[in-house]
Amino acid sequence: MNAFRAMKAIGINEDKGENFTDEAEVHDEPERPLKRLRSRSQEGQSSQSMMGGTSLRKPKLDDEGKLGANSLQRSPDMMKLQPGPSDSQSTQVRHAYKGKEPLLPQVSPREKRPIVERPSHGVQFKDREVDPDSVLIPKQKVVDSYALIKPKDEPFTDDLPPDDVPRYEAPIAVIRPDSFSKEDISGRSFLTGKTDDQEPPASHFGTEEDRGDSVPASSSSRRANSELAPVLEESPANLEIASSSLGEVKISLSCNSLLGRPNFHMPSQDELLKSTQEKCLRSYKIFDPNFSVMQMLKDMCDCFLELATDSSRESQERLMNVIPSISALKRSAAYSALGVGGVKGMRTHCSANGSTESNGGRELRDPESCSLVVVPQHQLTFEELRSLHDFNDITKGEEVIEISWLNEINNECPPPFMYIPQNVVFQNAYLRFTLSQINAEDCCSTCIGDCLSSTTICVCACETGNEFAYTSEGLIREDFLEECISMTRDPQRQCLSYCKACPLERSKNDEILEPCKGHLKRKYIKECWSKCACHKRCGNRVVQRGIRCKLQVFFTPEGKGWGLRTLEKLPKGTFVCEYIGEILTNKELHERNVQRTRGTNNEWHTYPVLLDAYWFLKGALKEEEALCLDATFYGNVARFINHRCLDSNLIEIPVKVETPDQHYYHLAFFTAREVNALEELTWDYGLDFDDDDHPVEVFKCLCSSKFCRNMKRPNSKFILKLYGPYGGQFGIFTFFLKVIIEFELCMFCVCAINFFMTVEYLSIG
Ligand SMILES: C[S@@+](CC[C@H](N)C(=O)[O-])C[C@H]1O[C@@H](n2cnc3c(N)ncnc32)[C@H](O)[C@@H]1O
Repeated sequence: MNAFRAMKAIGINEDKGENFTDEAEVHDEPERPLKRLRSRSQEGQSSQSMMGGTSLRKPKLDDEGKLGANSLQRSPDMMKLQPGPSDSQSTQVRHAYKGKEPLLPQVSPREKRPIVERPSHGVQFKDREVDPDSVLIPKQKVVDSYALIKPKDEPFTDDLPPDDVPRYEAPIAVIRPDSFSKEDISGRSFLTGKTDDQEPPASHFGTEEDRGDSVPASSSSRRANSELAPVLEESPANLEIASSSLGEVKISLSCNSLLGRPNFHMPSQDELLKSTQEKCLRSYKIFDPNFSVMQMLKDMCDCFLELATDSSRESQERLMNVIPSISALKRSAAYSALGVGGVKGMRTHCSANGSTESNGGRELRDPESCSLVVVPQHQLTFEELRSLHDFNDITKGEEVIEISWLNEINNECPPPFMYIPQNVVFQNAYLRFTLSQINAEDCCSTCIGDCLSSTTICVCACETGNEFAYTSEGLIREDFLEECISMTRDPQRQCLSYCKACPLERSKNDEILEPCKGHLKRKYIKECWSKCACHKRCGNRVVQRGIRCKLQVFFTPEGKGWGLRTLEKLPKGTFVCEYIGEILTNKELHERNVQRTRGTNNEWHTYPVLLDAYWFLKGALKEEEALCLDATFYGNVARFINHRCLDSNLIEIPVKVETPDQHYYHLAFFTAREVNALEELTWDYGLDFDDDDHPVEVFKCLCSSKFCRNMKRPNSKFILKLYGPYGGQFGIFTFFLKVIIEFELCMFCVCAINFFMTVEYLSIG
């Protein structure tokens, strides 16, 4: 039975699945997971477990709807194991009653009995002979074993059991692994099987068809009904769930592989909890909707086994990492760039027999093994875990608002990257935000409150023509916005600047330094900042306050991969988000590009942006001053904004905030027109789709704009060659040239056809 069905069966609301997202927050900050783990553990200690709690009237779920915390904290009790052959027979078995007639007719309450007859090192759970019609049933206040009860045909009475014997509410069902029903079919139902003392046939999880989600058929299932958790040496764990009509649930785990381990020792409950929780954090993307509680419980058995046998070092080798998004990770260039595998770096392990088999990254499922899974070559680090995404908030709490992600098209997850809300220097970029660097005369040190409502012109407005770029509603002023749009899109208004020794050309390290191909000049906004005396909520502080719109990362249906959309209507001139990434020097970017093209995995999804608008201002920019932003590994939601040729609904505008130096600025996206709720947000990357020299492989544009520059025409190459430098650098200009020339070619053809038709007509006439 898979976890989902099992959860349904034990009365867990499916919706609870979303609560797993809370787990993702654990990864937010280094301290949080620890706090969370501790508090969980404490929680667990004070709460009742399903296994041993005093009441089983409701399924014992924690606040988050998870079985994990509570069930985990009781599991050591549940498996009160004592090492040594003699101790193996000491496990208690108690039985629940309902009224005079015991539900477990052949077993007296609180009677201690051996679990299994075999005098081995492990611990085995076994019961006495029972009625063949019995079913497994959990008991209250019973910590050590299963019980067997008669099925429902005998009416329950209202008689109370002895005080110290827990009452059990009308238990009716035992949830078994799916495969168990197969056994039923084959006539070996545990409900009807005979009790015997023979060793059960070897069987283990690996024989299950769906090991990932389903609970493996335990050998106990296949054996006589009196064996509640028979032990098999190759089976590391058995899991069974029993429930009653009232939703009472008991989950029982048995770690069978303890058998034959001479170095077995009893781990403490804390050890077990910590180890299990750590394993979960390492192995699961817990916020994933497919998160399997069953798998988590089975992992707990593994942890127990490892702790009990001091095999933690060995277990590092054998550790299973089942990551729901592993396929997405494998496909990701960012993942391989992080050095955690990629297609090449995956290997498989057989945790049943310790043998390791490399398959180059394919997932294997060996029917003979209890756990064969794909694992990265090393454990996911905390940083890597951070790259997995919470679907309620891809920002992991880094932004003021939450930004969800949604895929209604397929089961892909967003590619892994580290969400950062502010640009971060990668290595060599020169960037110092110091107060002393900022001239006092460039700041409104005498302003009070909101600069926008001041009667005098604030010094911070000087750079934008003595008028603030923002309106009191927080939008960009219409005329300012229109000018920015036309300077970016209109070939007539586009203005190029040329630097003396272009950093782009220099970074190529070619023998001959090519001349600068020109950079688009842009208008910029200057916001008030720390040296300004105005209020933090001053109207001239918009971009620095971060994302305020309701946005969503979604999987586009047109084949563009992930995209960003707004969940609310946005007026024209609204600040949407900043393009955030690593701040690289051009040289660093060039080196990355070389790696990208050389890399085996050439899926590079983001396009770095140059902060080149003011390069022309400095005579010769130092290498560490020619900067760009790369959001491939570190970035914000802007990395999901797809391209649209020319008429995109976003426009990027440079914004100066904390530095007076022109070589660094923020690149902020504002709406270029009113945008409706659920509309995809797009911007024009300025790509030239015909430029074969582009460092990052250009995609086939699916923007569906009527101005799309990626409509392949036979003569486009020719036109590009004709208009060389423009074609290479200025896509928009090239586009218009192409349109004009093609229009002329068309007109020429039409005229020619007309001419020949007329000649023919005249000759006929
Ligand atoms: C900055 S990323 C945008 C997010 C990306 N779609 C993703 O799934 O992560 C740029 C990549 O998105 C895809 N893309 C963006 N705009 C596109 C368009 N108009 N047509 C086709 N693919 C596009 C391309 O694969 C491109 O390499």
